[in-house]
Amino acid sequence: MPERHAPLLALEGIDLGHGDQVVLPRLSLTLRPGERVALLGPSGAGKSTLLAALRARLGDDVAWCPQHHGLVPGLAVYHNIYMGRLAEHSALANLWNLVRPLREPWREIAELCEQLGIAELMRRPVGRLSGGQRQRTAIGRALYQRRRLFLGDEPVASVDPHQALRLLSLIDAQHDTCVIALHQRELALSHFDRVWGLRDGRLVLDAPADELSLDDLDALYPDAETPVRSDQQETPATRPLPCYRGRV
Ligand SMILES: Nc1ncnc2c1ncn2[C@@H]1O[C@H](COP(=O)(O)OP(=O)(O)OP(=O)(O)O)[C@@H](O)[C@H]1O
Repeated sequence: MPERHAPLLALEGIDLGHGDQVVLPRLSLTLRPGERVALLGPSGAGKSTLLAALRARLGDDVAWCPQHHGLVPGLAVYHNIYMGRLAEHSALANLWNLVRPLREPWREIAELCEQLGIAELMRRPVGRLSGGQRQRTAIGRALYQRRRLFLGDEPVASVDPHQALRLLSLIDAQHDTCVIALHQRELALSHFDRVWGLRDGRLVLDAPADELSLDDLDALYPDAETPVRSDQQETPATRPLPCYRGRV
């Protein structure tokens, strides 16, 4: 990424957590405009905590796709996606839309659903969708917000690899910057510009994706490591955790 662009966000030694509980102490990182960042780390490493902090700081520029979707099971796919822009319409329009969908939002959301591969599900209650269909609905709601940045907490966790790529491409087409938590290491290297890796409350990886290997990403996950005996050669799975930083 060109260094000349002013960062969208720079954290310098900030404690992030929940209430009194610090999860990521003294965290420093920079997000630049135009960057696509993959956020990796084992369960409980603090990915959601970091995304929540980014969202709070970046405010209205952010399209947000949360981990547990936050969809309303009793409402149709159309209405759940419409909720992405609820605040832009009057209470009366929103009420009317519940009974009889408004023409323009219906057209826009139908187009979106077509791209997401859920066009035939627009009228179906979310409670009757598969996990992958729900995930696409949640992405649809975030896309419908039409923001500049996309923050996603495992938005492609429940879909197959082809669909994951397709969905990430849709996200890219509409947002110049994104930070997406995911567990698919190959995708992190092939699709993103930068990787942030969290482990043990630290950002231990902050490097361009094209400078990293799968072994580097494996080292983020405790299960990938086994103790090295003195008579053993060091292997990618046993070598010490890397700590790449794009800057000091
Ligand atoms: N609302 C909360 N209040 C207090 N502690 C929390 C809260 N949410 C998460 N935590 C704690 O913060 C730590 C990091 O959790 P977080 O959800 O950020 O991890 P994660 O990397 O997103 O995990 P996963 O991959 O399982 O979603 C965990 O120890 C978790 O128990």
